[in-house]
Amino acid sequence: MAGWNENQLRKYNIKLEKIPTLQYDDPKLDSHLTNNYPVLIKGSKLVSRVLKWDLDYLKQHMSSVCCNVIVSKNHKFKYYDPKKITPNMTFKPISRPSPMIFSEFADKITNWKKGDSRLYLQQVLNNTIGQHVVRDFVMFNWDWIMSKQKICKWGPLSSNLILIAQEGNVTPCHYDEQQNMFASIRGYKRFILFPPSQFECLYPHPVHHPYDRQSQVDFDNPDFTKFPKFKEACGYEVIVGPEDVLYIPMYWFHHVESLKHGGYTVSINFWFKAGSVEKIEYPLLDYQRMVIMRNVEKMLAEALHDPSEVGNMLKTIFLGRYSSDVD
Ligand SMILES: O=C(O)CCC(=O)C(=O)O
Ligand SMILES: [Fe+2]
Repeated sequence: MAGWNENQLRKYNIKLEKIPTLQYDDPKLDSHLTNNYPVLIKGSKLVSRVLKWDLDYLKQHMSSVCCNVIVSKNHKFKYYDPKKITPNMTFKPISRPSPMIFSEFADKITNWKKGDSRLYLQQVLNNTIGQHVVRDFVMFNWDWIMSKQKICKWGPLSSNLILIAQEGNVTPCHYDEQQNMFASIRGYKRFILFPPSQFECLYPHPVHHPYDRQSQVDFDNPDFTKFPKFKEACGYEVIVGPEDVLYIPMYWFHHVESLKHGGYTVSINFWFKAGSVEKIEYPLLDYQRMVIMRNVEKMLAEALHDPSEVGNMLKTIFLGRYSSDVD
């Protein structure tokens, strides 16, 4: 029986299909992974030996470790890059980092009451997290995941992020530039994914904006005047529970929510660098188009010495020359 029900899902007006589920030893799995198609993987045992990672256990072993905790005035935790905030910008994020030791985080979410700011711990697993947890880290099913890395010709593992969310927390829609094997340890998370081909429906912020890679569309209250094509967005949905692993292909947009009334969630991701492309083949893949767009934006900002001029120059290139009113 599923450990969740439909009432725990947030309501959005988006067309949704299901992401397929495969057993870890299904012969079809490798073709999903190598073709950049998302898939929910069962039975891999990737994190089976760390299912004991709950708040009590982690508090016992990471109590005084300083952690990256994000605090939000609402349920959304929209990541921003502080290096992209410029002095002439009025940028007021509603969620922001508030580093604290693990025991403080654990106490705050245990004693949380309605009206309080919400918290979300997102900590890179490195050698600051304490010996005990590092020893657990060695017990992941590395043989399995590294065999997938090899088959798919991904680059090296770049990092693992441990994520501890309060029930109802949302990571708004964004994409990452890396391959992601996302493993759930405790609780249920709902993922809504969109392929790179839906770039135009999701309106990511400009590359030089602090919210680079994040959709501008607020799923709770979409502004269809500003973002009309969002009406055409069609997502792929899956619920990820303990011991499940979701493959999130690089450049796929994803929205993530810890189910309402489901208690806190503990999960861990495995980010791999993109593999090197041996031979470019045409037509290009949709994610390769996204890479080109990013590079054009970066190149213009660098040449102009001012990111705020990029939009006007793109308009000058486009309007009346490439726009639809020109033969
Ligand atoms: O689980 C979440 O809230 C966000 C995870 C995510 O965006 C990622 O692993 O890339
Ligand atoms: Fe992500």
